[in-house]
Amino acid sequence: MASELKNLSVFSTDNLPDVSIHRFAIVVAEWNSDVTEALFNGAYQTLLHYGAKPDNIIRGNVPGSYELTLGAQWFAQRDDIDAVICLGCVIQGETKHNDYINHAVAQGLTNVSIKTGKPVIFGVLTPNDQQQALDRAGGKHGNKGDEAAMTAIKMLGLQKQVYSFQFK
Ligand SMILES: Nc1c(NC[C@H](O)[C@H](O)[C@H](O)CO)[nH]c(=O)[nH]c1=O
Ligand SMILES: CC(=O)[C@@H](O)COP(=O)(O)O
Repeated sequence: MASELKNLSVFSTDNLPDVSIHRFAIVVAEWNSDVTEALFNGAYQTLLHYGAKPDNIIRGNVPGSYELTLGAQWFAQRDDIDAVICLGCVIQGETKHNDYINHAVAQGLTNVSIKTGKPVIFGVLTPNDQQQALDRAGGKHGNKGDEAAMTAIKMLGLQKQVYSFQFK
């Protein structure tokens, strides 16, 4: 469903886990920082709103979205990090460079999540232009950072459900 039809900051909040016990890393790409800072603020405030403790949230910056994968891995392989939220904005340029970045990061973050067994959230905007980015970083389509934070929370809830489930 396109963002035109689903606001990124509107989501169900039923049956959320106790967020206060979890520790989060937020990795932020510096490219298009006007957008990524808005994504970070959305993610950070969403985590706090649903119960995360400020001392349980660590932020790390990377130069560009391509580096989100390694930054995510460094955090995700730590025993004291429960989930990693990755934030970036890759705006289509004149060449195919954005395609290579986007595919590398999407696959890379998936690999990190599978390898570590931890939620590693793809909070990367891949807009055609600056306005589409702004629309999804607190604009008319909501904030991708909000969505990314809530995704991390829900995946931690599923993880708890899966590992506490016992057949009768
Ligand atoms: N053009 C964008 C980039 N480019 C930089 C790459 O992400 C990477 O840092 C570089 O290729 C060196 O490895 N990054 C973004 O996050 N957004 C862009 O629009
Ligand atoms: C993907 C980007 O916006 C940046 O790497 C510049 O891209 P391009 O050289 O294709 O304009």
